[in-house]
Amino acid sequence: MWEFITLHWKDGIEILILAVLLYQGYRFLKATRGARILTGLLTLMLGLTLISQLLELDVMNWLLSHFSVFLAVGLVVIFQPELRRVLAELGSHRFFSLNSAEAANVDLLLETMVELSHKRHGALFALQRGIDLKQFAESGVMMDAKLSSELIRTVFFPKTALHDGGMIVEQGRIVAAGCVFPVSQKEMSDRSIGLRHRAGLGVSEESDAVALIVSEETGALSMCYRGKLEHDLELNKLKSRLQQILMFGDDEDADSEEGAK
Ligand SMILES: Nc1ncnc2c1ncn2[C@@H]1O[C@H](COP(=O)(O)OP(=O)(O)OP(=O)(O)O)[C@@H](O)[C@H]1O
Repeated sequence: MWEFITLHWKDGIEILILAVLLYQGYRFLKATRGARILTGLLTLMLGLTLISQLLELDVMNWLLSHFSVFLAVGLVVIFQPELRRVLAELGSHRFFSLNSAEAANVDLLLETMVELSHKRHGALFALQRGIDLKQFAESGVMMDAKLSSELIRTVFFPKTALHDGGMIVEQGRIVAAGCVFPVSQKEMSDRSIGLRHRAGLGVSEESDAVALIVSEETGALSMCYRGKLEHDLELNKLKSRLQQILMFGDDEDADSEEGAK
């Protein structure tokens, strides 16, 4: 037994590292739009490899072994938004607690969302983190204003010039409002989820931003992060999820749109 351990402890470490990497990769990718492409590609590659090995198809074998290089490059291209997000998160990892200014901004935002919800005024926010949302800010009106409840409520007041679209918030400043975010193409079982929620989901798929949504129709408060919609959250749950994400990046496996209340 001891001999076995001394001979194979390195293999054990290797297996452990690979298992952790594969599991983290799976967790990271399963919610992204590229996951299906990856599953399709891997199934195709495995199927072809199996057939060509069984039937000893030399040309096919050769092609497959060389194709893996192109596959690797292809994967980098397919997962470019996700990779960008991971790298940005690695660069901006913060620990332990929000500072008092950040905590005050979160409170202000959530209190304002509750007020909007009571009035059934729809709203969409993207909280910018590591990745610059400039491209989306430019689709709206640049504001560069201090975050305040009054200003938010004015912007999202129905029929005003800026109420359509999303607001980008960064470190206590309103960067821009009336912004067009990318609309997620993700399949959702809940047909009542419309464009505002899809736009929140979209911006969270393409960046590390946290999107917050107030539903005009129901007043429900929702959050999107890393391409997952947590729909109709209670205020306390929303607050703790938001703090968790802003502090640690992530976290627990969030429930998907199907479930979260
Ligand atoms: N690409 C987009 N980027 C930002 N905001 C958008 C985008 N598309 C739609 N919206 C906003 O969503 C509003 C329409 O929301 P819609 O009713 O379709 O969505 P919903 O998810 O059902 O939300 P609600 O529950 O508030 O009705 C638009 O008036 C606009 O303000």
